[in-house]
Amino acid sequence: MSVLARTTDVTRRYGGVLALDRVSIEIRPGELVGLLGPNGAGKSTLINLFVGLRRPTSGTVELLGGSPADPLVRRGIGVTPQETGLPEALRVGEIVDFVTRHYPEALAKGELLERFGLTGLERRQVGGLSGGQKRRLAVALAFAGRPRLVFLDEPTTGLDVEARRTLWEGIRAFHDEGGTVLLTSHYLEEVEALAQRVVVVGGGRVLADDTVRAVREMVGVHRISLVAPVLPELPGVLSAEREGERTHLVTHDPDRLVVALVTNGAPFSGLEIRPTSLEEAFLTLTAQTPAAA
Ligand SMILES: Nc1ncnc2c1ncn2[C@@H]1O[C@H](COP(=O)(O)OP(=O)(O)OP(=O)(O)O)[C@@H](O)[C@H]1O
Repeated sequence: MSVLARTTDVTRRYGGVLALDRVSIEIRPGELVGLLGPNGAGKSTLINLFVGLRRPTSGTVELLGGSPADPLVRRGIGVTPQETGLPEALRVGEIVDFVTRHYPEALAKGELLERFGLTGLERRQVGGLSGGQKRRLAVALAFAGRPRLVFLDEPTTGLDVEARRTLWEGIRAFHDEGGTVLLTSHYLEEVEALAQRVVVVGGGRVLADDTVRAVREMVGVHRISLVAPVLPELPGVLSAEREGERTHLVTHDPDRLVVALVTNGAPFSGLEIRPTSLEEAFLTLTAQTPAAA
């Protein structure tokens, strides 16, 4: 099968809210795809359509050659939603047993726990796990049945750096064996660490579908902030905004901009340069992207 999942011209509305607007994407075997976008972009809606939790208002969704509405088709996927609740009184091992018994060729319990840094916690009640351990368990369960395709909605939100890395290793191990993953994230560095392909969504539209490197160049903008009575003409300014006495400039090339500023000789003070958050980058870029209008 050359495509494991596909949306064709999918639109999804919630009442008056247009969450997805004519989205067409394909997930091919062996890919690890990052779905990246700011809050409210439509990432969870897209995942929910793929896994059969929601239906499109118009357009079609295909999953493993069938429909996401078919429970037999859904047996081939693994899913960790954005928010999960596991029974607090059950032990880790009991939960893993419960899930793995639904699948004919499940991963061995010890291997699953080891992959997600949960070795030694088998007898611990879920209520006694840390937030990070609970999240790792929730993500591990998506892999329990050796799925062909895994959907992870913000798998590492709220995890510290070490827990995040452990989780990345578990996801990578699955991918290295040929597994296919679609994961959503707000973090460019997370997508960069894991994925080869990134689909950027904003305002319910696909703004970019490309290699991680290409998208990094697209959204890798910096914010330069300074106090200057009069600003000269500067190169590469994507947007400029005044806030009190400060001016905020957004650019792909902060070095070139600062060199031009200094060369010009106009007075300025309080220079600050920082990478923009993805959210800011999206706001800047989507404002200039005709497709997002
Ligand atoms: N059940 C719902 N009822 C009404 N509006 C909804 C519902 N679910 C999502 N929306 C709206 O649809 C849009 C897309 O939401 P969605 O949760 O898919 O975005 P997201 O990219 O996953 O956001 P986040 O990063 O915050 O999780 C938002 O405007 C959201 O408010």
